[in-house]
Amino acid sequence: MTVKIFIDGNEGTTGLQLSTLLNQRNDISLISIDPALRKEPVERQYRMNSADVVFLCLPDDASKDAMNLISSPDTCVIDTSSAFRVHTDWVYGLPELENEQRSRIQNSKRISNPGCHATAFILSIRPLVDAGLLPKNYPISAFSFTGYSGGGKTMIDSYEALGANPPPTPQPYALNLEHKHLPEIVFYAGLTKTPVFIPSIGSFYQGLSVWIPVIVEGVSPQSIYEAYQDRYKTERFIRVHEPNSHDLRPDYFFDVEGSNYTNRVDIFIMGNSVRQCIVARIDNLGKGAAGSAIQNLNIYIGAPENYGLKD
Ligand SMILES: NC(=O)C1=CN([C@@H]2O[C@H](COP(=O)(O)OP(=O)(O)OC[C@H]3O[C@@H](n4cnc5c(N)ncnc54)[C@H](OP(=O)(O)O)[C@@H]3O)[C@@H](O)[C@H]2O)C=CC1
Ligand SMILES: CC(=O)N[C@@H](CCC(=O)OP(=O)(O)O)C(=O)O
Repeated sequence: MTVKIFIDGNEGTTGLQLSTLLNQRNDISLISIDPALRKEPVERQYRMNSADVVFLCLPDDASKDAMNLISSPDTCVIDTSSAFRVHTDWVYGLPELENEQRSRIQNSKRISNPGCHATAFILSIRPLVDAGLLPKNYPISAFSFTGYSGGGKTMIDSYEALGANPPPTPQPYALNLEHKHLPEIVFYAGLTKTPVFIPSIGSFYQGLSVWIPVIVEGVSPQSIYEAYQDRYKTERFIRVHEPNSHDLRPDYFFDVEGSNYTNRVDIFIMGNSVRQCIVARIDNLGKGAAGSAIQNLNIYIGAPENYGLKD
C-alpha cells in the first residue's frame, strides 16, 4: 500500500522540491493536478480529502483558505507556511526540539513546518537555555544570511532578472525588527525577550546561516560544545563542530552554502570564555523547507526518518 500524497502549490519553489524528492520513492503515490486547475478550490478539495497526507506549499493566507477545504478526518496536513506555527491545534514539525517532539509529530494530523531562520535559531539557542548556560531573558541580537530562493518564485525572478548585475552586497531586510519567524523563535527557544533579528539576502540561490553573538562571561566555547553534544548526540541531522573550527574555505571566508543539498544543521561555536558567537547553517530549501517536510512525513508514516534525505 502506498501513501497517497497531494502537494498544494506544487508549481512553487518548495512544492517543486518536494515533488522531486517524492517522485523517487516507491512507498508514495502522488496525486496529480492539471497545472491549469491548480488554484481551483473544487479540484484541490477533492484531491486533498482523498489524500493520506497533504503538503501545503502556499503563502500564509492561501494555506488558511486551503484548511477550509479539508474535512476528511484521515487527512494529515503538513503546512510549510508560517500560518500555524504557534497555533495550539498544530504540532511544530521540528523533531530535534525536545524528546517528546517525534511522538507528537507521529500522532498529529496537523504538522507545521518551521521557518528556515527559525530552525537554525531555535536549534542553536534552546539547548543553551535548557542547560542553564544562557538565561531565558538574555537580550539576543542576531543576524542571518540567506540565499534568494528563500523568498520564493517572486524573489527568485527578481534576482535572476538582474542577470550579471546582482546586488554586490547582502541586502538586510525585516528592518522593522518584526520578522515573521520571531513568534516561533521566542516560543520554541524558551525565551522571555524577543530578539533583535536582522536577516539579509545575498546574491546566491540557496543556503542560510544564522549568527548569534552572545557575551556570557565564564562560559567557555568548550562548555557550549558539550551542551550541544549532550543534547544532539543521537541526532543524525545535526552536526556540532569543535569550537573554533569554522569550516573555513581555503580563502578564509565562512561557507554559507556548505550545508546545501542536505537536510543537515551544522552548528559552529566561535570565541573564548568572555564572548562567543554561535552559527547554525542549513540549506533553506533542505532542512529549512522541503527536507524537513519530508523528515516530518517519514516520522508520521513510520518510514525511516532519513528516507530520501542526505545528512
Ligand atoms: N523558499 C523557502 O526557502 C521557504 C519557503 N517556506 C514557505 O513555504 C511556502 C511556499 O513557499 P515557496 O515555495 O518559497 O513560494 P513560491 O512563491 O515559490 O510558491 C508558492 C506557490 O503557491 C501558489 N499559490 C499562491 N497563491 C495560491 C492560491 N491562492 N491557491 C493555490 N496556489 C497558490 C503559487 O502559484 P503560482 O505558481 O501561480 O505563483 C506558487 O506555485 C510559503 O509559505 C513559504 O513562506 C518555508 C521555508 C523556506
Ligand atoms: C529570503 C526570505 O525572504 N526568506 C523568508 C523566509 C523563508 C521561510 O522560512 O519561509 P516562511 O515564510 O515559511 O517562514 C523571510 O525571511 O521571510
